[in-house]
Amino acid sequence: MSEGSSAIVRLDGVERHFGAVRALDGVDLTVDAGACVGLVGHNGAGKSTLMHILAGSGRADRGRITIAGHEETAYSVARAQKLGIRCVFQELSLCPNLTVAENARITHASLRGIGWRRRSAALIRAKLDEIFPGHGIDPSDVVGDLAIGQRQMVEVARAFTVTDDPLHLVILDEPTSSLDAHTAGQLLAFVRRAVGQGISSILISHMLGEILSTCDQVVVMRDGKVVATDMAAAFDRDRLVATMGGAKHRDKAGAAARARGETPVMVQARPRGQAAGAELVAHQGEVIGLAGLAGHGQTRLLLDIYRASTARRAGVAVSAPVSLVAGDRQTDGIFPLWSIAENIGIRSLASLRRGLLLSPEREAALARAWQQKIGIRTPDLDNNILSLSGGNQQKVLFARALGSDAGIVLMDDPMRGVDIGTKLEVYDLIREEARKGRTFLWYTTEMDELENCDHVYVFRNGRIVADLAQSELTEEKVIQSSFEEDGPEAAREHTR
Ligand SMILES: Nc1ncnc2c1ncn2[C@@H]1O[C@H](COP(=O)(O)OP(=O)(O)OP(=O)(O)O)[C@@H](O)[C@H]1O
Repeated sequence: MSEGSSAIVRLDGVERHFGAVRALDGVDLTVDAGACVGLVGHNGAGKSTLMHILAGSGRADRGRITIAGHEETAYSVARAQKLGIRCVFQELSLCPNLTVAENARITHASLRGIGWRRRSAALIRAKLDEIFPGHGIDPSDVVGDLAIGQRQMVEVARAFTVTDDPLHLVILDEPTSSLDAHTAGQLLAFVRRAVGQGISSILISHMLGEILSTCDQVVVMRDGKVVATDMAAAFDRDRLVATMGGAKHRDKAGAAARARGETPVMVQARPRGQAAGAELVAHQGEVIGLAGLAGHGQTRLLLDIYRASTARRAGVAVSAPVSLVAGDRQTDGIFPLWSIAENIGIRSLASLRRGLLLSPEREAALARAWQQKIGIRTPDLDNNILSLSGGNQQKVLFARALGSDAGIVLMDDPMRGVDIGTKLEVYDLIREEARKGRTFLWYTTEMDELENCDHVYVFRNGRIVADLAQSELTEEKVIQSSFEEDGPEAAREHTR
């Protein structure tokens, strides 16, 4: 990257340690005005830590930060905001008990005095309309009532909203991980438009396709260091994966096509509001995909099935213990005060017991086994769960579900934030466990992941609208049924 006067940001020799973990080990990074820089690396490579430092919300132990040619010595979030640097982090920062308009005001202090609420509402609505046409969000909606994808849209719109402070650089840390393909496309197209107007972006993503198609330059991190910086055009997927040091590129596993109905039915579930007829059926040993636009009733049906395992529920029948891998790990998944090992073991208490008490040795052994199996990066499994990077926290949720004795595993778009190498390993693991007789119900917003499924149900407006065997599955069919008839209106009726 050039080091000329057009650099908005320069980081030199940035270091950051967390106890024994060297999260950043002398990182240099330059972002030019009007450049879109893709930042990739395995889970725990140091990407979020670096971005926290750039956004002023994390401090560097060593190194220099230069913004628009001036070295910053007392850098902070407020200073970053003044200098036009914004960030959308993985851990969404909206206040759940405030409305969308009230949240917009938090980062735009100039929205004050009489009528601030109206002005704030107008600003955020205009930005949402510009980035995500047909978003279905009202500025008076309470954020806690919104689906995770909608919260992500508000967070993005707020970051791009301009009031008194300038806007030069927006850091987007896995912004599409909770968006469906349609909404993700809207966001990436907007990022390109913003870049065209001179606003720089740093895009962090594990979806390498979107990095290659959206960014001008790509920076690859590995183990706290930048290991490659080049024009996006100089990379392809295989070179990126190899540079990240992840798993070698493998052909997609793909589920072996086989006839349904050879094994017992483990789950039968009719979505609420679905007329008689269509229902989801899962046979033992099947991997069943739930597809469609985000927030169209997939999560709700998974939660209904989860609850039906302990209490009777009309229209839902399950015939084995159930575990759930939550997609929204912040609110539904992790126990934030507990250690990594405790978070893994909580679904396996019966097998971890010795007499009446829990055995710490058995708990530690279970956690160690899973640490090795899916590569949870930590020096100590007794550390607090929040010490893990986002993707590694998600791996813990997998370990919890797969390490339990549940015959039915429900997965609520669980691969968000998981790096490509681990994803491929987890896909293999799911297929292997399915062969052993476990049944998986897998809601995913990633088309590629549906190829691991034996059978796919497409959802729209809370109902099943298509029922596809693996042999008839195509992206076109999924998209068509996601939008059919009610067109863009479908995207507005989020039913979660
Ligand atoms: N608050 C913290 N306490 C202890 N260790 C931390 C803390 N924050 C980050 N780390 C460690 O620093 C390293 C880098 O984490 P970071 O979140 O920057 O990775 P990342 O590249 O963003 O990963 P991911 O793709 O999973 O989001 C990891 O080993 C992580 O466990």
